[in-house]
Amino acid sequence: MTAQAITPELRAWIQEQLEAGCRTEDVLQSMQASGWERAVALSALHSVLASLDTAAQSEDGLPRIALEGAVNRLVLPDRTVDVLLSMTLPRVVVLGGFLSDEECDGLVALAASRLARSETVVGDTGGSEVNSARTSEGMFFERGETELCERIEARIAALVGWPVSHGEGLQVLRYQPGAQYLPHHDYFDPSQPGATSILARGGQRLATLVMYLNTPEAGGATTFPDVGLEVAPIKGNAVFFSYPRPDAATRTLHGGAPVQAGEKWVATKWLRQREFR
Ligand SMILES: O=C(O)CCC(=O)C(=O)O
Ligand SMILES: [Fe+2]
Repeated sequence: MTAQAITPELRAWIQEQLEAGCRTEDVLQSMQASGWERAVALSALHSVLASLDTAAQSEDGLPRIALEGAVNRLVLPDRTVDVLLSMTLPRVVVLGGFLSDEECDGLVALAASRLARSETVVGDTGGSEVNSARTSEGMFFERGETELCERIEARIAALVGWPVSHGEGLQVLRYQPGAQYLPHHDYFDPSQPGATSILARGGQRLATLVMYLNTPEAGGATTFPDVGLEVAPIKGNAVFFSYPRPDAATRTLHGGAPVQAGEKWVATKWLRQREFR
């Protein structure tokens, strides 16, 4: 019997199945059922998975933090920031001292009187509604709404090399004890009917920066369950993550763990493909 070769058609078919959300075991089984030898099927699967991983790590054309030269501190035009952690898949960078204490307090003071129960996007319509997966309260600033917003937005643009115009307005969230945000992706699911109207305002989200405005007494980490990473919410620090495609292979599933004592305040900046309006 001659050895079977991995054909481009087989690779394309595997990629399609995986992108449609089929589990690897099921893909392997269907390949075997249609006559592929197990070893060939496995090696084809592995090679497609590896190329999907490479694609998921790509930072081409994305907001990105330039860490070349193994820098430990990033010198931005108006502030020097510590690099505390960096990871490739998911692409995550944790920063120390991104905001000053005064900037954190200033955002909290401006946002406090404008909080309302947080809503999440409804896939069918593109509207939003209250959802038990998200028990925080929140508000959005307009882009450039105050001098403080403007200063922070300019710092973020310098950090990630992405224009201020492509960012959504800052969102501030407050979590009280017990409040949490269950794991989710920040990109919009393009297959949902409501996606069209959301994507019309600047395209996909490509990256997120969550800034911690206080340090809760206990709990409230930002978790990345795909890789078992937990980022402690420390006042002034921030976590950045990016996702080249609206695809779980980016491993950017993340959530806000329940706050156990005290409150948790964060500001989130989402970066879009194009100008956001
Ligand atoms: O509160 C957190 O740690 C995460 C917030 C978040 O995921 C979001 O605002 O999309
Ligand atoms: Fe999120």
